[in-house]
Amino acid sequence: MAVYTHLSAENLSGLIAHYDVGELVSAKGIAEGVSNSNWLLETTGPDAARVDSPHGSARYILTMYERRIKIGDLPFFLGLLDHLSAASLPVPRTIHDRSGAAFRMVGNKAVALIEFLPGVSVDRPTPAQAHSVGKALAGMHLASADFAGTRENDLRPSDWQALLGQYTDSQLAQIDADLPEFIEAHLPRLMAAWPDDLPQAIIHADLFPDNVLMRGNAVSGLIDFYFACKDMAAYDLAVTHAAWCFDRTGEHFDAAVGLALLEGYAAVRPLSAAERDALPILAQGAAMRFVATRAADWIDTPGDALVTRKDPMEFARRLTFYAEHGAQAFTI
Ligand SMILES: Nc1ncnc2c1ncn2[C@@H]1O[C@H](COP(=O)(O)OP(=O)(O)OP(=O)(O)O)[C@@H](O)[C@H]1O
Ligand SMILES: N[C@@H](CCO)C(=O)O
Repeated sequence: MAVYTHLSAENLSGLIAHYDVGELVSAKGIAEGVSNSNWLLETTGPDAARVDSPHGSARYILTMYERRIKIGDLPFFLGLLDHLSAASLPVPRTIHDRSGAAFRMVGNKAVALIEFLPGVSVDRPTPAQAHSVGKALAGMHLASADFAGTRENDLRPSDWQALLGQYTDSQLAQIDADLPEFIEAHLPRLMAAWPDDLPQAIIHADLFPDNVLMRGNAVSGLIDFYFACKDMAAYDLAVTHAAWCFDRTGEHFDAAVGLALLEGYAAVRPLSAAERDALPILAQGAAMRFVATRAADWIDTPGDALVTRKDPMEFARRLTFYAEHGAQAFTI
């Protein structure tokens, strides 16, 4: 589920009237995603958009920012979409209202209208798809070099520690009996080994398959930039590797998908020796980041809530894999 706020047809038409996108034809709530409310809107469209549309209408995504996102960060997130789409990356551009604003307030919540991109998210990526994703990620890192905005990563190792530190061992053990010991065994070690001198870029930081739209083997959309921040480019590659190269449970690593992702990335942005050497640690850290946020969401979300909780242990297994086999997994 991901429509937390009801907007009537009148509310939506009134909102759309502030943009040069024609009149509202239809609006559908989008079920995917958990952070924000999203609608797929069809409008009669400005003339330019109508030409491209098979239906004679134009399509947009309307997002209402619900809980996690700070309004102060929106100029960064939305400015980044415009910067990357202007650099010809497959990133939705934002539609500005007639006053030139990239977002508007509806009551006390911010909303933004962004371009709809075609494509579907894949569940089981092939090597060819992973290769395209690697290239797109590297292209994003290069294109962000001249983006004026910046945002600190608020999910660095000390933040994982602070997040997990809010919970008692017995709360964590209710997720999985081994989780407290697992965190104790790995988190201090990762914090001590965490590099701080690798090349930085604006990173996506959450490029899971559900945040990539594909048409066949080609990437048609990179979406959901709401964790984007300035941090190590190789860390973003490690996050993407952890997200793309395993089955959902984290039990099975797909070496061919992993290799294709790395080769695709390096074809566009070659990795330095220091970055390559750091990848096993960065990937363990990436896995720990998702253990931490998933564990916090798990404890804070009632078991009978409509949102399906994501299992932290799927990423604990990935971390174990990287600790044991990271060197081989990142050899290309
Ligand atoms: N620009 C776009 N073009 C086409 N579809 C989109 C676009 N943006 C979002 N979507 C659709 O809306 C869904 C939810 O979007 P998104 O992942 O940004 O939501 P969210 O609530 O922020 O997600 P999450 O919970 O993963 O943070 C996506 O899975 C996709 O189906
Ligand atoms: N992609 C994340 C959710 C957003 O941080 C996960 O699967 O845990």
